[in-house]
Amino acid sequence: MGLKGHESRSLMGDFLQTCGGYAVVDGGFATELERHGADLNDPLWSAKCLVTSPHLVRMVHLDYLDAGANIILTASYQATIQGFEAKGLSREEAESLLRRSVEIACEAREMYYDKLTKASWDSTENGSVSRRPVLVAASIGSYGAYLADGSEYTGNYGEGVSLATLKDFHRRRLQILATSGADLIAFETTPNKLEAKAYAELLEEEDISVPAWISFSCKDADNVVSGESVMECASVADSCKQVVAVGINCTAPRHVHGLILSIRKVTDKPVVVYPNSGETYNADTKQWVKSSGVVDEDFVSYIGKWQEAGACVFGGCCRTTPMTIKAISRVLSKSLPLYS
Ligand code: MET
Ligand SMILES: [Zn+2]
Repeated sequence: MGLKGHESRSLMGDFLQTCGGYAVVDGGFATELERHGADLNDPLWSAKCLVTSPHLVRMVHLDYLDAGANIILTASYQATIQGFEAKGLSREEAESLLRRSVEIACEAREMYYDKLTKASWDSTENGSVSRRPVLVAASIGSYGAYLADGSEYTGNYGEGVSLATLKDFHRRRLQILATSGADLIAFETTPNKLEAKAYAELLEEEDISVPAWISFSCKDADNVVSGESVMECASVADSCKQVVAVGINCTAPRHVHGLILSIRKVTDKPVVVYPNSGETYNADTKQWVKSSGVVDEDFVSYIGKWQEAGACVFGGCCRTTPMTIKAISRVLSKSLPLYS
């Protein structure tokens, strides 16, 4: 039996209230693994580390928790059954790696809590510590992420890809991640309306009881990367009762303010924003390059403005680091909550 709309909505509302009206999501995950020396030049991208270096995955989660994140996203963004099978893994192995991505994030959360308890024993000698709530969000990247051709930044899947194709592609992974112990499902870098529709229909058809957010990759202040209106896309997310927040990720910081205002026109659900560094991904060279002619300064100074515009969950995406998250946490801890 799935959650009723008001139950899942209040889960997010309660969480935000406990956190003081806002929450901090982590920063770039794959790019942080790379900064630690992982070679992700592979169709599995960050999911490769689930096989080769789970300790590194756990360490990056911990770094983000230490930096102040209270929502951490699992390494399953580009982990797909189809992708693992293409590497010669069995279906069972592929499914167990998906579950493992959530377990590793939960282990990091436990380690983080243990560290806090120990630190409090050391300093107060009574060991009592108020646990900052931390949610583990199971990441689901778009179909374009699986294709590993950069199409999560164009939204162009071609004529042959229908709503049914996308639902078939996503169904099993969603079922597994929804029963893996994650608190939340994060559909990330959604590049077009069709894929948002596929998620909304799957959540309902499969009666998924874990709440979800859908966040979009956008090309300017009004449109997702496919060129479709962000308001139309956010409306699809708004109309699904299991969707508890709507957002923007892996998008240049300069578009974020306008995007928040547009999204707020069509939904009262919490708005999540975690932009990238403002660089552009080149799918041929698999490199992040500076966008010509624009300056995207460090976006932390805009967090207050984004909060005023109506967003309440903030973090970073590709090429942001634990330093970014530390700075975001610091700015927010000085601000007054708008969402309660
Ligand atoms: N959570 C994912 C990551 O940081 C999002 C990637 S967007 C291309 O690796
Ligand atoms: Zn990103």
